[in-house]
Amino acid sequence: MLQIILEQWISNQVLSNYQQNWLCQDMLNVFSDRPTPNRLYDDQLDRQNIGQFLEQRLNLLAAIYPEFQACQRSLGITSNLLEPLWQIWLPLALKIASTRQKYDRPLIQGILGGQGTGKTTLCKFLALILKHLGHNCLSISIDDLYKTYADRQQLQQQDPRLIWRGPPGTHDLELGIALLDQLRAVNDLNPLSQKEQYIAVPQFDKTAFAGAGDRTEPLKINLNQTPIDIVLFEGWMVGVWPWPEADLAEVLRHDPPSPIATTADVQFALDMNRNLQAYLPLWQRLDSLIMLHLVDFNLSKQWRKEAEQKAIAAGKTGMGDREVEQFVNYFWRALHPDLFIKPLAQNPEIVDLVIEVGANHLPIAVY
Ligand SMILES: Nc1ncnc2c1ncn2[C@@H]1O[C@H](COP(=O)(O)OP(=O)(O)O)[C@@H](O)[C@H]1O
Ligand SMILES: O=C(O)[C@H](O)COP(=O)(O)O
Repeated sequence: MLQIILEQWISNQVLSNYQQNWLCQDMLNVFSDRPTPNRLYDDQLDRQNIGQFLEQRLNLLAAIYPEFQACQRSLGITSNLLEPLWQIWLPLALKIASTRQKYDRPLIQGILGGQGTGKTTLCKFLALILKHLGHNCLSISIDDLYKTYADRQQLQQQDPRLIWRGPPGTHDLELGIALLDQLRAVNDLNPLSQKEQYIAVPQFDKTAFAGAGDRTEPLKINLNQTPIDIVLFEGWMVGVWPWPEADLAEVLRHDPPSPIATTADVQFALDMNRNLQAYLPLWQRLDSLIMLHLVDFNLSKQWRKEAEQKAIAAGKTGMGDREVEQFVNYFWRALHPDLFIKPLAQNPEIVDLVIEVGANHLPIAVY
């Protein structure tokens, strides 16, 4: 039903009163079969003025849909995304825009999700909708903060276990903190200043050095032309907290999740947990954290493989399936999703909103 009504609306057909009422009911009942209410509407849905609320959202949908479809096509996603756009991404963008109003400076919105869970895609969709709502978004990834290739070569001398980028310790935290501080201070820039004001956003090319990756020229943004007011900061470990060491040691001694198998693996996990402590100042600069929660985190490995296959098919360099397997296992040995990510779905002190993602890549619940 929802699909039919929305299709009708975006092809410029008038909706009947029955259809409009149905949409209102649907908004009030989205995911009502779930034990938890849909938190996306909490602060937006004005039950007294639901007709007006519906009209605004329908107009927004119509305004963004052509661009959304183009974006979807450019990402090579062929499935019909009208329903999740209506039910999840539109209200999520509106929620972020409303959170932005609480600050007199750019909002730093963290987005946490395992490798391949759809963080980059989500940021593209959100930035597009937020642009229509009058916001200039900057999407950055924790991957952009990796240490340079040369610095990681040096790091490997100190700790030969850090064979690839990824685990805590392989990021340039000072660079990240300085970047977020600069972004948070954008509103303090002197509006009367005659001088053009720029921000340099670090960029990381994962294809450099045969896939090891290296930092490239930063992206220079002219803040006078593009005053950034929302930062989407995504990453596989964004906002992830370290365990108390003794507790982690206990779990790893008795019940280590695969692929943590050997004593050396346990030691690696303990050391990476310790390295994670240094990331807390970065997380303290997040204003809010959304989590993409894959109920079956093994899917993330499969999707990461598919993403690499897509890159190869598009003529870019990418990893083969076996390489992805080893690469993802390395990440899991460092910060295992079962231990470090999954529990955050139940931790409202750290995560503000959880979006459960199902096997077809699409959101299945929000809480
Ligand atoms: N909503 C979606 N529908 C279909 N495919 C998706 C969706 N979101 C992501 N994907 C696909 O999943 C893979 C990983 O997505 P991506 O956004 O790159 O994840 P991440 O940034 O978390 O690594 C890509 O191949 C992407 O096209
Ligand atoms: O390539 C990497 O450095 C990691 O896999 C993180 O990538 P993703 O979270 O974007 O998949």
